[in-house]
Formats: sequence, structure tokens, C-alpha cells
Amino acid sequence: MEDALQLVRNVVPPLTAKKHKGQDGRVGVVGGCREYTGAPYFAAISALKVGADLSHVFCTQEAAPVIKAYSPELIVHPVLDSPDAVHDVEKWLPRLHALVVGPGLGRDDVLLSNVKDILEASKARGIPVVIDADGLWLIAQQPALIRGYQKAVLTPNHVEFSRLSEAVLGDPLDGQDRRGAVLRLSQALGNVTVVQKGERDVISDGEQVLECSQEGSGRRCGGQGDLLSGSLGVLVHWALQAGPERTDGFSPLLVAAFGACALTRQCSHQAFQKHGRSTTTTDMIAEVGPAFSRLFET
Ligand SMILES: NC(=O)C1=CN([C@@H]2O[C@H](COP(=O)(O)OP(=O)(O)OC[C@H]3O[C@@H](n4cnc5c(N)ncnc54)[C@H](OP(=O)(O)O)[C@@H]3O)[C@@H](O)[C@H]2O)[C@@H](O)CC1
Ligand SMILES: Nc1ncnc2c1ncn2[C@@H]1O[C@H](COP(=O)(O)OP(=O)(O)OP(=O)(O)O)[C@@H](O)[C@H]1O
Ligand SMILES: [Mg+2]
Repeated sequence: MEDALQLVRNVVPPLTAKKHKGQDGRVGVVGGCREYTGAPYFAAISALKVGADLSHVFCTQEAAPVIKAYSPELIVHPVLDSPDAVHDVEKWLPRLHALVVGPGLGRDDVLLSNVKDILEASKARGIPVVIDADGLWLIAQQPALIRGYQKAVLTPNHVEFSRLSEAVLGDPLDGQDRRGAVLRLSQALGNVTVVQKGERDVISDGEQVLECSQEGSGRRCGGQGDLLSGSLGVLVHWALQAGPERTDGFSPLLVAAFGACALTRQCSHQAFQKHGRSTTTTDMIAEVGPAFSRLFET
């Protein structure tokens, strides 16, 4: 565990006066609809709190004022259900380092179709993508969308993993051999990186496997996965920018995923010490700074 934490430390960029705004990360979250406005907010604000310089949310027109009202820090684009949604997002892609697709997306067919085209445009530009929540619902329906895309990281929870396994391998989760199940799913998807969240997070790129058992808490409130996926958007950019020479031969995406899992669990642990059973994801986001320093600032 300590070795893996050191690999994460190796990819964290120094804060220097020599950089300009944006250089430490410009992340976009694709999600936010009538039902769900918290999830994209949790993901986008977590990216900023981890250390991105700019955090965008591409959501439906109806969700935009709600998410804008949560925070002036976020750049919120009310475009996901506009007639020219794909173009409206695509024009921002050259300025983004990573995309987090799915938090609060919902399962509306029009939105899923727009996100399909946004993913195609992102792959064409080699933009790293983190796929979570209802983005995984889309992938389970159309695995070919990301099969073989080496800059994709999937972050399924228990149920989402079973759905993906069923769709891609024809069999749901093998309860016993979690490492084997994650390896197999990654391989079947052309070695994309897969994070199976759970009591221990199991992470694989189809060749190597890392497990994160950083102490978290017993609290299972909604939104914790969104904190993880938003943090991961930044860490993926940093790890790819640092390159494999800084990750001791491990895939940069594997190291980034381990870092996001450890950070999320540490936030949960710290928030639970203060708030106990009443801990919410908002309390956890308040712990991102101290948790990051504790784990990754040398
Ligand atoms: N504040 C907001 O805006 C938030 C919005 N969110 C957004 O909601 C969307 C759907 O997200 P989701 O997590 O409900 O996913 P999904 O797979 O449909 O679960 C459906 C059912 O599966 C089960 N189940 C789930 N997890 C399980 C587990 N670990 N172990 C076992 N069972 C488990 C459970 O069913 P049950 O077992 O209760 O019958 C659950 O009801 C997505 O876009 C996300 O971003 C959330 O991020 C939260 C905060
Ligand atoms: N049984 C568990 N024990 C300890 N930590 C857990 C457990 N299950 C999940 N976690 C941790 O909780 C965090 C969120 O995982 P979870 O499975 O709740 O994601 P999710 O369902 O996608 O969340 P969200 O509500 O944001 O969609 C991760 O950091 C994961 O490591
Ligand atoms: Mg989730």
C-alpha cells in the first residue's frame, strides 16, 4: 500500500510560480439532469479541490442553474440536451485534459446518444476519460464504445460491475475471485482500466492488479463515488503527464486510480471521525485538502 501511495506522490505536480492557470488541469464532467444535480457537482468540485485549475460541467439546460447555484467555482454549460449538444461540448475538448462521463447523467436515450458521440469525439482527440455511474449504463449497452481505448478508466460500484460483467462476459460478478473478475473484464474490454469499488477497491488494466484497502468508514451515503470519479479526472491527467518513468513500470492510469480510491476512503475516514452516522459526501469533500496532504504531500 505504501509503495503505491509513493507512486501517486511521484505524479503530483509541484505548485510553482512558473505555471499559468489551467496548466495543472482542466477537467470536464459530463452529467447532470432533472433528477440528479448533486452528483456532477460532487465530481466537479472534487476535481478542483484535488488541484485542477478549472472544472467544467456539461449538463442539461434544466440542471444548469441548479448546479451554478451550488458554486461559483464551476463553469457550467447548459448544453447536454441542446439540439447541437455534441458540437457544443466538442468545441471545448481541445481545452480539456480529461473528461469524467456519467455522474448524474440519467438514462434518457437522447442524452445517452449525445454522450456516445461526445465519447467518440474525445477518443478521436486522445482525451483521457473516466466513465462512472450512468456512463457505465451506456457502456454496458455498447461496450464497443470504449473497447481498446487505453485512456479509459471505468469506476463501477458493485451493481454496475455486475451489469458490465453480464453485458461483456455473459456472466455476472464472480463473488469469490474479485481480482480475477476485474482482470477478465478489463481484458474483455481491450485492457481499459477497471476499478471495482467495494470493501477493498480492486483495480486492473488487464495485466497488473492493485488493491486499495485504505481505511474508510462504514458510512455508505450516496455521492462518494462521484468524489472518487472527479478526483480521478485530475489524477489521470497528472499521471499521464508524468509518464510511466514516474510510476515504476505501473500503468499511469492504474496509479491514478489507486490515488483516487485512497483519497476517497481517507476523506470518508476523516469525515466519519467528525460526523459519524450523519456523514454526507459534502462533509467528505470538506476533507479533500487535509486528506490529500496527509496521503500525498511529501
Ligand atoms: N445526489 C445526487 O445527485 C446523486 C446522484 N447519483 C446518481 O444516481 C444515478 C444512479 O446511481 P446509483 O448509484 O443509484 O446506481 P445504480 O447502479 O442505478 O443503483 C441502483 C440500485 O443498485 C443497487 N446498488 C447500488 N449500489 C450497490 C452496492 N454497492 N451494493 C449492492 N447494491 C447496490 C441498489 O438497489 P437495491 O439493492 O437498493 O435494490 C440501487 O438502488 C447515477 O447517475 C449517479 O451518478 C448518485 O451518484 C448518488 C448521488
Ligand atoms: N463495503 C465497503 N467498505 C468500505 N468502503 C467501501 C465499501 N463499499 C464502497 N466503499 C468505498 O466507498 C466509496 C464509494 O463506493 P460506492 O460503491 O459507494 O460507489 P457508488 O455507489 O458509485 O457511489 P455513488 O453514490 O456516488 O454513485 C469508494 O471509495 C469505495 O472504496
Ligand atoms: Mg456511483
